[in-house]
Amino acid sequence: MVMLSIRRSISTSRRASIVRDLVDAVGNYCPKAIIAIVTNPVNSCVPVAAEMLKKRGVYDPKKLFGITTLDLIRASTFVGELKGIDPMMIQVPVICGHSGETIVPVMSQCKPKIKLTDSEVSDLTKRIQIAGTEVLNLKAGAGTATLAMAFAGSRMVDAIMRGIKGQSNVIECSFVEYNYDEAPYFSTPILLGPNGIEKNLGLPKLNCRNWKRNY
Ligand SMILES: NC(=O)C1=CN([C@@H]2O[C@H](COP(=O)(O)OP(=O)(O)OC[C@H]3O[C@@H](n4cnc5c(N)ncnc54)[C@H](O)[C@@H]3O)[C@@H](O)[C@H]2O)C=CC1
Ligand SMILES: O=C([O-])CC(=O)C(=O)O
Repeated sequence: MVMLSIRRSISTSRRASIVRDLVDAVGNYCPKAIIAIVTNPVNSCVPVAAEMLKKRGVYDPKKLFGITTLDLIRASTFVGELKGIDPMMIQVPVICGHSGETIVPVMSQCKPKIKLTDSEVSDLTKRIQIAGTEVLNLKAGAGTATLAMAFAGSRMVDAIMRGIKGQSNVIECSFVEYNYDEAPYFSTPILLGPNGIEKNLGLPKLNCRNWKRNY
């Protein structure tokens, strides 16, 4: 398992090139590794990593993940805060990607079912989409949501490990190869297993609000 973490102040192209070189080394020395990428922009670093692994002939789409777990944690937390429910008891699928409007919480598929008005859905969605930037601004150059990301990373790694150990029904959303429409990589709910992705569970049921990009 390799988790890459590179300073945000480095330019995007420099970060992508560092990810490229690190993933190339992993492909060379540990070609069967499961790779989970935290480094932003996740939406671009995952495809870059895939291309490097393909070049080495060791790419396995079941073993490359972009970590979007923090979006799921934020969704549960904000819904929980609004409705006075323990966030640990709430699951909201968050699909698509990990930046701005590509972060798509599917509130209609929240478990348990929670009644939300249109304006609550709209406000929650915006809050989840800008949460990372909100933290960046508050920390004023001192980094990202480090502690929350540590929690998110450990949840995702724990889920992957439970899958490897053969535990059944381990599901997390993650940014992986999916080929939805014209997007070759997409975050969807994933069933994890001994080889990484056991099954991509595909898009959750979407409603008109999702399609209208209001979510
Ligand atoms: N996927 C997600 O939900 C999240 C992603 N992030 C991303 O995680 C990354 C790290 O963020 P922070 O921990 O706040 O940054 P940070 O600046 O606190 O830590 C970055 C670490 O990377 C190391 N590093 C720098 N250059 C390196 C290189 N060439 N090779 C190997 N390691 C190198 C540094 O020594 C440092 O320990 C950023 O890209 C950030 O955007 C952060 C929060 C959430
Ligand atoms: O933008 C960043 O580097 C931080 C980030 O991804 C988040 O907090 O979700």
